[in-house]
Amino acid sequence: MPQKPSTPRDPIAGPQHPESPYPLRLRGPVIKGFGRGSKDLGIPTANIPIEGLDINGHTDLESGIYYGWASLDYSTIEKKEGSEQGKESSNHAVADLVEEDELISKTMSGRTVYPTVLSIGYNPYFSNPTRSIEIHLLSTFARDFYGATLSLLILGYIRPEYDYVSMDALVEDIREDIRVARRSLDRDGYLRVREVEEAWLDGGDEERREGVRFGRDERGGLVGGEMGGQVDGIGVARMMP
Ligand SMILES: Cc1cc2nc3c(=O)[nH]c(=O)nc-3n(C[C@H](O)[C@H](O)[C@H](O)COP(=O)(O)O)c2cc1C
Ligand SMILES: Nc1ncnc2c1ncn2[C@@H]1O[C@H](COP(=O)(O)OP(=O)(O)O)[C@@H](O)[C@H]1O
Repeated sequence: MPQKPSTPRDPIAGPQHPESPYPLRLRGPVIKGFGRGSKDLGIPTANIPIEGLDINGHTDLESGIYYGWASLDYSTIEKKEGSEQGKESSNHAVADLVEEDELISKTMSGRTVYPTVLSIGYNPYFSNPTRSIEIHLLSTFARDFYGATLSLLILGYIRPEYDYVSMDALVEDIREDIRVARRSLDRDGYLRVREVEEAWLDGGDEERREGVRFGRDERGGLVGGEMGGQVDGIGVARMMP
């Protein structure tokens, strides 16, 4: 597994507009990971089952760090008695990077859409035995949201996964991933996809996807439209709780 190169990192990732195979979509219930994110790193990451990841029939999306948008449906959280409901959560290693600005938006039905950075792979620093998807929402949450349904839109690739000489070095790189994701999403092409994909981020849009195709408008922006059953290079990932 490669170590992090010593060359400076690019401040922004991906082209001006998402290109095929993006956007990739994955939806699933927030499940328990290995319990290291908040405790060891100070960077909580929501895990959802990775099995539904499907890019035009292939499941082998390259391991690495990606950025996109995500939303949460809290209605699927199992109600429990007393104090078990939603333990306090800490994002102390990245709290200073949280900005409650226009990158956090609401859908028509009032659901919050978060800028998001995620890791897909084996977390080489921890040598995980299984492949997982670790999703960090760029916001502060008072409590855990295990059982919520997370709808994810993956829009671009940032870098490969690396091994690190120390946990501090891993945290510092994730902090830079957060900055890169924010800059990368804060571009017209990526803000536009958030609008085009609003139905998906609102928890719906399972069936209509088969008929949606993306094209470019006159300014080169990504737009969606009904195209009579063509999928045309769009990755569709389905994972329902
Ligand atoms: C943006 C981001 C980048 C990451 N990059 C790496 C990496 O390069 N190498 C690595 O071993 N783990 C990486 N991780 C994964 C963390 O190690 C992982 O979130 C941590 O092990 C917590 O896992 P847990 O939530 O399953 O307990 C990254 C996580 C995020 C959110
Ligand atoms: N900003 C955030 N992004 C992702 N998850 C968060 C965030 N803030 C709180 N959480 C909660 O923290 C949980 C992850 O905590 P973590 O310590 O990484 O444990 P594990 O991944 O092992 O479940 C998520 O499932 C979610 O409920």
